Amino acid sequence: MDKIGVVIKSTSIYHYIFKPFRGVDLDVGSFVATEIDGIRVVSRVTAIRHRNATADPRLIAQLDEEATVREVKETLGIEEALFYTEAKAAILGARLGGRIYRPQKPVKPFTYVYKTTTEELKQFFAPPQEGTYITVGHIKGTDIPAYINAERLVTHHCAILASTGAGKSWLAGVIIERLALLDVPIIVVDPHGEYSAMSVPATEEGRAVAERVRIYVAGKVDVSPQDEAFARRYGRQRTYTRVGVNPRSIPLRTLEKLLDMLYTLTDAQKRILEEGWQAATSYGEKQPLTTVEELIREILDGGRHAAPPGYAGEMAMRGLEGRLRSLFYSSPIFLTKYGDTYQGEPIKLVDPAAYLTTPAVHIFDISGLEGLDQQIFLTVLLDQLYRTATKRRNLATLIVIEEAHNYAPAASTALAKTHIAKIAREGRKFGLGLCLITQRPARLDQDVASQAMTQIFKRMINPHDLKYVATVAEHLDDPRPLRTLDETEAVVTGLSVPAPLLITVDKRWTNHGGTTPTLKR
Ligand SMILES: Nc1ncnc2c1ncn2[C@@H]1O[C@H](COP(=O)(O)OP(=O)(O)OP(=O)(O)O)[C@@H](O)[C@H]1O
Repeated sequence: MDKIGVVIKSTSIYHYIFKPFRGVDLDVGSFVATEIDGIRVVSRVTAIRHRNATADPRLIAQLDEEATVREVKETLGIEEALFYTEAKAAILGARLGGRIYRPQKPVKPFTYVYKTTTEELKQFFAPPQEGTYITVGHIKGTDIPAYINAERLVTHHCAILASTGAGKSWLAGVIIERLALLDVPIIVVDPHGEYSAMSVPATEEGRAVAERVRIYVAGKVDVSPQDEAFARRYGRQRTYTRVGVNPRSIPLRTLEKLLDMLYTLTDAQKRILEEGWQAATSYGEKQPLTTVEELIREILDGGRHAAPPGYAGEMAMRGLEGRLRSLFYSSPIFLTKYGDTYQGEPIKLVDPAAYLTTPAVHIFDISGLEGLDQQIFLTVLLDQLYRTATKRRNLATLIVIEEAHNYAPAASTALAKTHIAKIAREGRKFGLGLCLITQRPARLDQDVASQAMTQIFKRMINPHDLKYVATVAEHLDDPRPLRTLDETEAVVTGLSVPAPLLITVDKRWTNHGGTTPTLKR
């Protein structure tokens, strides 16, 4: 076996420093092996430094002019003679059967460092026998596929964290494509309308994925600009189903919060609403869709007994009636009557049972909605998905949420946050998994983020985000190298991979909707 260096310092059970022998060509990211207690462990080079043994501060203080530097280099000849390279390596572990063993002892100084063979790396990164795996890329610098445990990725939640333009939605698309062919139902919350492009195949495999794509446009909103852009780019019409929300299916707490936030509610109005809402929604799981007027009448009739006596009660009732009417008629996400349409297009009701049981990629284009309407829509969708999932047998389902920091923000409140947090905490029991995508990791609610057992990092530049990542990323020893990743690279860490993987992300099978504009046409 090729000896390529020797350990000179052992800084912890995670890292060591070694001196490569003369003529050995190493790059950051190269794989090497060493021995701990007689077990050969694979490591990855994370840093390379060139040093010169004579370059101490007393000599450096003399390097004021070119002439002096030349003299030092040429006359004394120390540039080459006392030059050396040292490399830092992170220990990945040893493959023992189906598991990766990480020694709990540091490597001893003067242990040899070896070159790894392709066969050895293949075995190291091979998936264990059991489980279902997807590959979303290759181990960087090799053609070894990067296997990710699909069950763990889906049901134990994942997060894709990176700066803008770092290739987040490309990678999310790759993950969705691979899972779609395993018949996993996938629900995508798409605030930029970019995932519709997945309905257009880019390769042969992409055909099967594209056939599974269902696009839904949320609410009574004009999406002709999105449709025109799609037709221009792909030379065909985008086909979608328009969906809306039955006002009767909105959770009481959400309705109360919304009305209070938009118009404020008095205590009396809250009491009437609480009582009235129970009466109006006591139909069980399938709330009938009647007119908004009928719903409001049922709420007021059902809550009347909770109103204060006399004129004050009458005023509270009237105030509540006006507020309910304003909300249900002004927000485009609500159907206001049975058979409601928008510009002649029928609007279907959100159908959580179908999304949870149909192995398809259900893409919700909410790009036509204002921020608050997006929040209401997402709240209702997640609430219905969760409630439906708890009551029936479903296929494990992945819910992909783009711009997750807007819906589950760290410092502020957002309507959808409690529902995201609930699925993050409890969803696993019912087969519901989240894939949270954000360009501002530090702004994502920490409780929610901490439930993502697979964390995928891409290029990250913002110092606040890097600092944040250093504190939360259990499996990432040092987040600084994330600054230098290009948009095709990612670091996958956590429960669904045997060891942190630095990967080159694969090509897409379907089209990628997000484009970075160029200055030239
Ligand atoms: N694996 C890859 N192979 C080739 N090109 C890629 C890859 N990943 C990303 N890209 C390129 O990088 C561009 C930006 O990627 P993407 O749209 O996924 O970034 P993003 O992080 O989602 O951006 P934003 O934050 O703006 O949504 C893409 O348009 C694509 O051209």
